[in-house]
Amino acid sequence: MLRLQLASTRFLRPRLWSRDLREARAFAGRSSRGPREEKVTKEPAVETPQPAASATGASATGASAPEVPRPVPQGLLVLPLLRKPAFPGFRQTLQVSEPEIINFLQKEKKQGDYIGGFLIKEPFADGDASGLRREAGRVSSASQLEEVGTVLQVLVVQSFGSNQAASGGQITVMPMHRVRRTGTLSQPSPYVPVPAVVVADLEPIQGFEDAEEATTALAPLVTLLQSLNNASPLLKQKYEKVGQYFRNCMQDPVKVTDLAAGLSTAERGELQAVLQEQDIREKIKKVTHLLERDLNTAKLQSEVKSDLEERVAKEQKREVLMEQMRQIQKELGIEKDEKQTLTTQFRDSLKDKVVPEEVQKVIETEISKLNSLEPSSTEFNVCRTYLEWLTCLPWGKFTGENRDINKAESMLEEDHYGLEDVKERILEHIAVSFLKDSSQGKIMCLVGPPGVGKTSVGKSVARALGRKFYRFSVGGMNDVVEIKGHRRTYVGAMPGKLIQCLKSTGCGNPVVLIDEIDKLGRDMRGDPSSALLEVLDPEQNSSFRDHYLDVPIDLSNILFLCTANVLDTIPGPLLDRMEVIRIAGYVFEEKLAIASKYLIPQTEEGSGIGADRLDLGDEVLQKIIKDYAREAGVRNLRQLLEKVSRKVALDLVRKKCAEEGPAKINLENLTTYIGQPLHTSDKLYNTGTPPGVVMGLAWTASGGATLYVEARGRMPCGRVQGGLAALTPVEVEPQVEKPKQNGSMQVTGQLGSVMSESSSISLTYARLFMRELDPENSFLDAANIHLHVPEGATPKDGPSAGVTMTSALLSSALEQPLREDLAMTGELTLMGKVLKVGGIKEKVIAARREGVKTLILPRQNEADFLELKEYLRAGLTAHFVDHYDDVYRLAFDAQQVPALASPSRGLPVVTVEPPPDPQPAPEEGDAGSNALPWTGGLREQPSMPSL
Ligand SMILES: Nc1ncnc2c1ncn2[C@@H]1O[C@H](COP(=O)(O)OP(=O)(O)OP(=O)(O)O)[C@@H](O)[C@H]1O
Repeated sequence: MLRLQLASTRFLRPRLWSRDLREARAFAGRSSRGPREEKVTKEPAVETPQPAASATGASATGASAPEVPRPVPQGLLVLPLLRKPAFPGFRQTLQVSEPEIINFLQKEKKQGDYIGGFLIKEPFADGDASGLRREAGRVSSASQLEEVGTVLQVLVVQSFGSNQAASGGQITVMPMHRVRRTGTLSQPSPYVPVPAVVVADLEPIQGFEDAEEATTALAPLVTLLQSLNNASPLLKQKYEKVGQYFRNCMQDPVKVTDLAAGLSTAERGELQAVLQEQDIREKIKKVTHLLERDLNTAKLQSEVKSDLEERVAKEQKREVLMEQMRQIQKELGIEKDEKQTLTTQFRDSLKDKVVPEEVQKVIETEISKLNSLEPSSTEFNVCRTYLEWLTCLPWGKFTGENRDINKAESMLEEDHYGLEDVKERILEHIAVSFLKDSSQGKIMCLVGPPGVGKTSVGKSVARALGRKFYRFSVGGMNDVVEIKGHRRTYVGAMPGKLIQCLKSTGCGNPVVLIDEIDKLGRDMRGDPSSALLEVLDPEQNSSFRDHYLDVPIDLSNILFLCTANVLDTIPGPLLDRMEVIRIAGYVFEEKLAIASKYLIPQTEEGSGIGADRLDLGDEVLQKIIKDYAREAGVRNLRQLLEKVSRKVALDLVRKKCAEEGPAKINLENLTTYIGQPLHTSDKLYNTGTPPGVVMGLAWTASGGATLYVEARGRMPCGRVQGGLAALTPVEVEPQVEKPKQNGSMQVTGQLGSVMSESSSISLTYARLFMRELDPENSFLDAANIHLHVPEGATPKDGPSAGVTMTSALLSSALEQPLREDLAMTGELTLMGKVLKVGGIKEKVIAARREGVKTLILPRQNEADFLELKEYLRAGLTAHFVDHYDDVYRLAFDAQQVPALASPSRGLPVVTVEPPPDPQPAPEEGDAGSNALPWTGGLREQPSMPSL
């Protein structure tokens, strides 16, 4: 029969701790001290029944040996453990940061005395202990301790000395056997800083029936322990330390589980669960699980370690070999060292360049610095990158400029239709460069709605001038380093966009297009617009300093072009330095020409169907422009034509009939290519507007638009005036008393502050005007008026609806509609003066699209109107007014409204009749049918439904 080691060590249990605390303090040291003769011993295995409560708190392999009663400890001073429970056999040195605990234990406990070691329950009373070095801590009550702990035999209590009293000390203990907390005797106090608890031995763990079963159950655990021992050097060390205690007891299930749990790096909670588990099979299961996890981690760690070692070794080997190779090459005179090679490279790249003196000095300083640095150092690489940037720039290198004005003109014509202003400005530039024999850069800003060719014209300008082209967008850019670069001190520092541009174009005079300058961002990282100021200012940009390079760089030969949709958001100082060229958007005829001459050939080529394969009749193109692509630019039109080309390409490939003639697209099959049209008219009233409603004209970032201003009011007596109510008979209640001036006005339609102010001016002016016109009509003074500008969801702003709103209020008060097919725009002052407004071209295009015949415009805008091409003015009579008196006379039917007593207070009206021999005017204009009225923002064009 296998003889099993029985743990029969008997300890003298700490004596009862049952007095009150003050007594207990005095008593504790003596009473809980165990007699010297009762030290930990291991008795040889015997077959005779042994005492049940062994040192491990367990019986033998399973033979349920009869219990020998022994003194049960009832009161024990407890050291609260922070990190993990104490497993018997693992001698430990516990760091205690509380000096009072150490002092107390030093006084009260001698070598060989016993204390309890119980794990503190989470959460900790004094913060999270997981990150701290200390192992034993403080509790405010014994209930914060786990139920099951270990009796610890005190070996040494050591304080760190009086001068280090604040940092506590350490206590070396030997865990002996498990006990259960059965009650509380004392709470910690300043005199006794650790709690005293009543403890009882744990029930003996019932083991296995026979030794064979025990061996089988323990086999996996023992194997795991061995593997772990081999896999982790750290564990091996630990194992060697405790090996003596566990020697000869590898068949004792409780001891083996104690050994395994004590070695494990598992969580404190999991270890506590093992400590208090009383079922031996469960205990083995839990420990096995923990060890498996530890083994996996250990394997992973050793894999990572060996991988790292391998890589380091490889790298070192490579370094050594490289060094050897360099030395050999040097010896043989085959190659110079790296520094010399780099220096030669840098000097070579500067050979045919004209480097300014200041820059040359910096380059020389950096080269000598590079030569004094170790090639493997970080500083060497920083210096090398800096020199690479400095030497790769095109110092004094320029591309020859095209001075042939006719060639440039034909090139510009080739690329874009119309855009006369831009083309003329570029030709002027060429002429000046030719006469001055220099190519001084200029800054032009192309402003217009999306898709009018601002970006593409930039490319074309570069082509016409024979210069390189570089484009970058500053839309949303809010970091100044994008323009000026990072300072060299930062890791991964880079120069800004302008230096990158010079490097990539390889010349000092490219055409640089700064796109979306109106959408420049700004935040705490700086204001890029101020950096752009330096770049774009002709006075400063000849010595531009990038943060990274920190040497003066001449940008004055660059031709800067900027693009923007609106001018309002461009910072003033920046706008000041630019020459603004407006592109208003295209009219119907222009779009027709652009589509047939440019877009169709381009899309045919782009889709690979080949030239002249699209047969779009005139009427089809007209329909596409009128009903599908009515925005100011031609981007939508281009996309539609691309859609048609793609479908034709698909047909060609499907039918494999590349030899067939052009694909015919007519009005009947157009919808199969591009779906149903999206656009409808902005017109709300087909025949004339009702009283109180006036058509105004608006400018938007996407082109011009017409929109209505509506005014209705309710007299205190209940009578409604204005709108359709005026066209239908209204039951008027008998007026009791003439109301006085207590009317009010409500304004809706998402109007901005300027437009709201404009509506107040209009009301004040209309009231005064009405008192002069018809003192009996008290509607504007007394009624509760509501002024609305549809579409309500679209924000609107600006002063140019002043005359429109005044006319709507008067129309409502007089209950008379305005003349048919009339639209107006103009800012109104309190004195009735009509002031100049912007965007006349866009507004005229929008008015024509809605079939307006008569326009009332501010007198100061006459020149803008006369500048328009004849085909734009065709069919339109424009009246230019200086005072609202004239607006009134022109807008209302004189037969229906009271006449003004006095002559007009403004300058005489100028009427511009339609051109005498107008070209057949297209029915529809084309700009901004669904544009945002009076807003500075952009609204996306609705996308076409996919077919
Ligand atoms: N006058 C024109 N002649 C020929 N093609 C044109 C003309 N105007 C615009 N296009 C074409 O329209 C397309 C859109 O132009 P582009 O991208 O330059 O517009 P954009 O004004 O820069 O718009 P955004 O403000 O949205 O950047 C381009 O393919 C361009 O070739």
